[in-house]
Amino acid sequence: MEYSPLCPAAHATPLPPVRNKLLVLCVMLSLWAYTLYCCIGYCSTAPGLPGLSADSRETPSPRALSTELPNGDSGGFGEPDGGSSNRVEEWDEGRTLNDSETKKLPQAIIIGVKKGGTRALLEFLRLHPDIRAVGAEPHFFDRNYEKGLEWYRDLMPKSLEGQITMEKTPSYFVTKEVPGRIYAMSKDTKLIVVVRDPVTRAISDYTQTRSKKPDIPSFESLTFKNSTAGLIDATWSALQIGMYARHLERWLRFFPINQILFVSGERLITDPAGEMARVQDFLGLRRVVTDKYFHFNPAKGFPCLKKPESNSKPHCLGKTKGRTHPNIHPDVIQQLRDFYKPFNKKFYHMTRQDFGWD
Ligand SMILES: Nc1ncnc2c1ncn2[C@@H]1O[C@H](COP(=O)(O)OS(=O)(=O)O)[C@@H](OP(=O)(O)O)[C@H]1O
Repeated sequence: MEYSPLCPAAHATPLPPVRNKLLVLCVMLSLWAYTLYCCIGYCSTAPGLPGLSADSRETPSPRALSTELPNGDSGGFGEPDGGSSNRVEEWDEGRTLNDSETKKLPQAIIIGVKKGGTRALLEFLRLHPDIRAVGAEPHFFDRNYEKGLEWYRDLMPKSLEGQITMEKTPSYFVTKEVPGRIYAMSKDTKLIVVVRDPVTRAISDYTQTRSKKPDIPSFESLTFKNSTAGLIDATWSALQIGMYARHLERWLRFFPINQILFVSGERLITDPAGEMARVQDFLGLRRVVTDKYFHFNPAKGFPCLKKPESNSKPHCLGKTKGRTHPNIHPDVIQQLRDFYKPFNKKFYHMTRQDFGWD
């Protein structure tokens, strides 16, 4: 028997009855201490508490670590900002990992536009078994490029051969360096842009900024350089983003138009299954995400997600999606419509799609 620091008498032989009892007590005490140690999670070899699997003790991946997402964006349905739904999924990932799963650079990216409906599209796509997508916005090609492709790859979830890795960062569409950088990663990257009426998009953008900085000037005053002359301030980012044709020109220097899919932000709300059919076709996927997955919530005014053939409550996007917009003076709206008309016309021509904004 080895010397035990807890039980100094344990090595002595032969043992008188009192020492015997002391020894038994020491052994029991040690066993009890060890069990407690294991139960609180420090023991790696013994089983933990019933119901707490070894997987659930794995270190979460970078995605799970980000709870506050850029842009005040939501990381998942039903949670205000990067809520627990993401983290639950991380644990699921832990359970299903196997040797044939590896982290891959994205083969498809949702590149824009801000406030177009990019979160909804990504969440809809994540229902597809052949899509693995990072929930948070990596902002690799605009803000984190110097961190390198291995940093970027490491953000991605593990995927099986044949599954498509995806991410969404809406600011890519309007950042001039991004097309060349994505091309340098892979000229075959499939690109998806969710576009929305640029006037409504600008108001949505303004509404988001105002939700964080309530003291900003009115939408009307930010719209004009000179309101009496009716001179629109095209340098205001909320307005600049909506000049889609200009931004698209930069992408077309690197990618053919048929490598870019333009999703209508409006139809993503009124006919999510129809837009999802187009997206799945574009990505070469089976049409798995169909109308069975959508339930229109009249109170929210948006489609929410449901499990087909299930009575469970549909999950809607968090409250940062579908904010109430301020009322903007109709004259200002009209002036913005006139401002965007030539840009929209050109955009319809370039994409061979009429989005019906005019
Ligand atoms: N299903 C569903 N549920 C909720 N919201 C939906 C949905 N589909 C599209 N939208 C519209 O998405 C708008 C937000 O766009 P983004 O997700 O691209 O915003 S962000 O750029 O990531 O901040 C958001 O804009 P606002 O209505 O202005 O908040 C919505 O109109």
